[in-house]
Amino acid sequence: MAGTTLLSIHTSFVPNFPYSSLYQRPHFLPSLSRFRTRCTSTSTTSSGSRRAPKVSASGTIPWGCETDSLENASALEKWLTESGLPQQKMDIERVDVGERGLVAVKNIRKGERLLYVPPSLIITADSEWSCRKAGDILRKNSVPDWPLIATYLISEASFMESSRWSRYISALPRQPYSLLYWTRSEVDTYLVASPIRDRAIQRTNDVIGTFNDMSSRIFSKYPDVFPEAIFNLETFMWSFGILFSRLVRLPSMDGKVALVPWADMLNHSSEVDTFLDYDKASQGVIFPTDRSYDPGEQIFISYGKKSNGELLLSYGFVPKVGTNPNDSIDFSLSLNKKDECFKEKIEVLQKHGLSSSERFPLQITGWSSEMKAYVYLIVSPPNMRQYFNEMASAASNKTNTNKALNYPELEEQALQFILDCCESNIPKYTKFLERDGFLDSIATNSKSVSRKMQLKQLAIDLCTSERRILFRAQYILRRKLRDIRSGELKALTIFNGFRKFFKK
Ligand SMILES: C[S@@+](CC[C@H](N)C(=O)[O-])C[C@H]1O[C@@H](n2cnc3c(N)ncnc32)[C@H](O)[C@@H]1O
Repeated sequence: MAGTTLLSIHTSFVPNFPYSSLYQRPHFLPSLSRFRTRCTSTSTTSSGSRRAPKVSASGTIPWGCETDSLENASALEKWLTESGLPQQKMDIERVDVGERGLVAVKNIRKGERLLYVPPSLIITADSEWSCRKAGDILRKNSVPDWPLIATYLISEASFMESSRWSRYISALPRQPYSLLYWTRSEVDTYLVASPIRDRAIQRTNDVIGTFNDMSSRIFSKYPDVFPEAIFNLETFMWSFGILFSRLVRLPSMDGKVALVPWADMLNHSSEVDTFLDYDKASQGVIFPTDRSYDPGEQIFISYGKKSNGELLLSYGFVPKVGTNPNDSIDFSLSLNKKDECFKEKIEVLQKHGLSSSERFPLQITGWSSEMKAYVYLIVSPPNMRQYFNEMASAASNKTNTNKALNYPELEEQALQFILDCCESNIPKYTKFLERDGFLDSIATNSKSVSRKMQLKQLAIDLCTSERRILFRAQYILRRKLRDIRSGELKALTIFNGFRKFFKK
């Protein structure tokens, strides 16, 4: 959520993910129901630590609340204040953007620091467990922070009122808005045109893989501590959905990842440039405002410089088309298998950690020098082989110079290649956006219609913004190519003029 916070978590999430998925299963379909698990007695061991909750026939773990209800949010606010959160200039309210959000109750100056959430009120991998044994087992097994905090959240939720986090957990969304909550068929139907589809599938597989791994290595070995009725794929999905949409990395706390109650009620705006961080001087999580606010105005932070697709993936929303200056689309590029230098090119790419097929972000403002270097390599003829290494190195961003590569002799071909790729992608979007009536064929009841309407709208917003980037790139490329070609034509005309002149 906060700068270099969720952004860095999410972008680095999959590569760093310790249990990368070997499980190419169909998507898990959350039932969206409450989990009828029973967690009544919490007994105390001789060491004073509480045992795992006993499963009995009574009690229903609420797993958060509906986000349009403010009741639990107000109870959270009251508990935080009683637990040491200083007086705030913001209040939780129902808002137009993001359902619930923090709204100024007093004038707030630009540059003012807000929040001051003390470390005792944040959840990290070091937090104390209601069931100490569960925490000890996970740490003994060196479970990394993400799955550890996911399990912690489930464990604390199962303790209900006897967990110190019960007010916080009760105010969390029962169904976090992330693509983890889309079924495989929804992902396939609505994201058919977008490269986000593959990332959504990959992410869900990673979470399933992590759960399977935790389950076979740990949960199944300690069924008393991690009963299946509570620690299962469904609760894991909920918990990971919460982490994807709320966990922050705090650079000044050695990059620790944390859930920060209260701060995680702030919604995102691509137009603000302020992030959460730990402030060593005041010993609290704060953010400095980058503008002034009048009472009644919603206060936003930045969840990082993310594209609309990345925001949909983790947070389940898409900003209005044209409002996100960081918007980009994952642009797929591949070497041509018929290229006579195919093998040589693959070798240099591999040397620099790249492969014959790569994705680069294409932004509304253009493309990166890495992408351009990769394209140069793709279009290079054999007589440019002495530059292959330089190109692959620049494509991998490992070159020490900041200078973008420039090969005038390849420029036209490189631009034409990018243009061809744009033009081959655009029809997929157009087909999706212009296909009407497909909603009627899959909606069966009014509840599913409204869910389908919501998902379809998100997909339409995403595809419209991604196609807009492609249209813009197409326009720029066509203009550049026209300039190159008219320049060449002019040079040729002058050259022919000279030739005729000297022939006389
Ligand atoms: C960190 S929480 C913010 C608090 C949240 N609104 C709540 O009521 O719990 C992130 C979630 O807020 C919502 N959200 C944040 N910024 C938004 C925005 N600009 N537009 C729509 N929804 C937003 C999304 O549902 C996202 O998953």
